[in-house]
Amino acid sequence: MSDILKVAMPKGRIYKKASKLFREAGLDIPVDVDDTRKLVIEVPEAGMEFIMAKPVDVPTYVEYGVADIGIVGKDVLLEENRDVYELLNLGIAQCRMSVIGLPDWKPGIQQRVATKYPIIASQYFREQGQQVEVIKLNGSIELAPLIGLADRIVDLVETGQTLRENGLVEMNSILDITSRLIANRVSYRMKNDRIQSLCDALQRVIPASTETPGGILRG
Ligand SMILES: Nc1ncnc2c1ncn2[C@@H]1O[C@H](COP(=O)(O)OP(=O)(O)OP(=O)(O)O)[C@@H](O)[C@H]1O
Ligand SMILES: O=P(O)(O)OC[C@H]1O[C@H](OP(=O)(O)OP(=O)(O)O)[C@H](O)[C@@H]1O
Repeated sequence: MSDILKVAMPKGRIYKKASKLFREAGLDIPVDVDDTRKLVIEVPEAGMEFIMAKPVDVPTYVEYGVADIGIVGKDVLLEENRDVYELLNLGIAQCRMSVIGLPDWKPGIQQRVATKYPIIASQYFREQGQQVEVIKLNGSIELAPLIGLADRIVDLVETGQTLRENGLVEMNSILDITSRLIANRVSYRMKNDRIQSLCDALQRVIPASTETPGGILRG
């Protein structure tokens, strides 16, 4: 196993927040990815390599060990259910997962729910004893009730702006979401000193109110 620590970083909205946290923890990592299309960024002086991944793919790279560690939203971690260790709650990219619908929604005989998270949504409605058909979409989920594809959706809410601008209402909050640091099981043993010192450094800059996962958990 090489000495380089390979880190799967989510491109997009989490990247800037995650890289800021790394820098505050004393790790100099590439800052502005807007200027480059490079997908593997080596930082030899830090003994690290950053893999610029689509957020939903981060747990896959980590499970297969092509990345030793990664940063991923709890939403993706639960939905993908990959065999990885969850090491730290980083407290960034805070939002919640909710059931959402039109203000005049009433339960009908056939209920359809659109979401990017079919596994989490199916489990939630099963636990609620509600029989629904779950339809998987990949983005702009709020469209579904507006154009009649589904009665309700399960999606993320941060500021509530998307809901307000589309005349939708939040009915139930299902889960609180933040980003997590995850590790490959073998890497965690073989590169334990490096991963542990990274966790210690990150923990010093994570807001004190952030709850840490209770030990090493499966995503
Ligand atoms: N509105 C939001 N506020 C805070 N965090 C969010 C919000 N939307 C998503 N997130 C978090 O950021 C993660 C990545 O977001 P998202 O899936 O929208 O990817 P992206 O950055 O837009 O890139 P891509 O669309 O290519 O997947 C989500 O898994 C979730 O944890
Ligand atoms: O409460 P708000 O602050 O409005 O944020 C919530 C929105 O943010 C995310 O969408 P994103 O921007 O990732 O678009 P997408 O769902 O089309 O990928 C999420 O899916 C909501 O639509």
